[in-house]
Amino acid sequence: MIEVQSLKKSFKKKVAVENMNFYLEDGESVGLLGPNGAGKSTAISMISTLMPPTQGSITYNGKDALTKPDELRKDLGVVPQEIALYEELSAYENMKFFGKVYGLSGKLLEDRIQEILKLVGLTERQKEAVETYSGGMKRRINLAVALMHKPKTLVMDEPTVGIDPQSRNYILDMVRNLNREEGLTVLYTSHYMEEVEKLCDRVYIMDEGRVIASGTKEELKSILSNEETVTIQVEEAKEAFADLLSSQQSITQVMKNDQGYSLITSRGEQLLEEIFDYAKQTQVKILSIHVQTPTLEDVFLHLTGRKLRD
Ligand SMILES: Nc1ncnc2c1ncn2[C@@H]1O[C@H](COP(=O)(O)OP(=O)(O)OP(=O)(O)O)[C@@H](O)[C@H]1O
Repeated sequence: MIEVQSLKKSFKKKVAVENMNFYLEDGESVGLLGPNGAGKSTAISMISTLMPPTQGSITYNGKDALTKPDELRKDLGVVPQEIALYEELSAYENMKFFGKVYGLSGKLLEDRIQEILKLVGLTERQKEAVETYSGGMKRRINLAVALMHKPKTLVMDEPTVGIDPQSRNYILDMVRNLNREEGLTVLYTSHYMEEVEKLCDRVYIMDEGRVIASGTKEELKSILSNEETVTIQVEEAKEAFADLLSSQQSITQVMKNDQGYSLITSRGEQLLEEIFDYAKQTQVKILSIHVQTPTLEDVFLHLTGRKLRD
């Protein structure tokens, strides 16, 4: 387990990370979610012992990882935000180079290269120079390199920025499988709410250098348990129907739109029967009804008043 307490990083006057408390248990998949500049890269650089903190402590399996980082480093595979590959070399040559850096050689090295190439779906293109690859393929090789030494924990810094949706899904599915099937521990940073929702069990929401909320996805969403949205599409809107909806105590807001109504409520699905009843009473024909539970994006908006992305 990696444990971090009161972590801080200042660059001259700029405080990039402040008072961060964090843990990562074996086998977990944890996300750092926050907008650009929130401090995610700085935080994971410190947690990976690649950057010394200004203050705070980091332990790995109970031992101080700042003074003795070797054990933690050996168990980590780090995928940086920037592509860190030799562009003129092929995927195979890059992997061979990095495999050797990690101390692999001979048949073990060859087998590992082919195993990982298969995993990232680039067996066919392995002899071609990286510079001829698409952005998504480069990202996959960047990830492959970090997996060469069979790390216990994979740390990824926004590994899907600027790539096509197909490669993005490939990477997400692959990492999710490695976590669920192989027990790989995952620390993932992103400003894409959907990615963190899909991949991570537990989430730290960061903003302006601070963790502003943390917990399982369900715990975070329960912050907004009173804010489910119900969208009702009707054939013809009627004031009497809206009045009945507004009179319902658990509905905090009724908004009219082109197609019908949106309601903010604490009861979501449990309310459906009553909504149909009101429609019947006022002879309103409901064409569709949709209950939307909060997303992590909604949680961020609620906590900061801003969206994750502009
Ligand atoms: N070496 C540095 N010197 C000065 N300021 C820095 C340095 N590295 C990061 N910062 C600042 O610290 C803050 C946090 O940056 P960081 O890169 O950790 O954020 P991030 O959440 O990872 O965002 P991004 O996705 O844009 O990388 C930013 O305001 C950034 O400008």
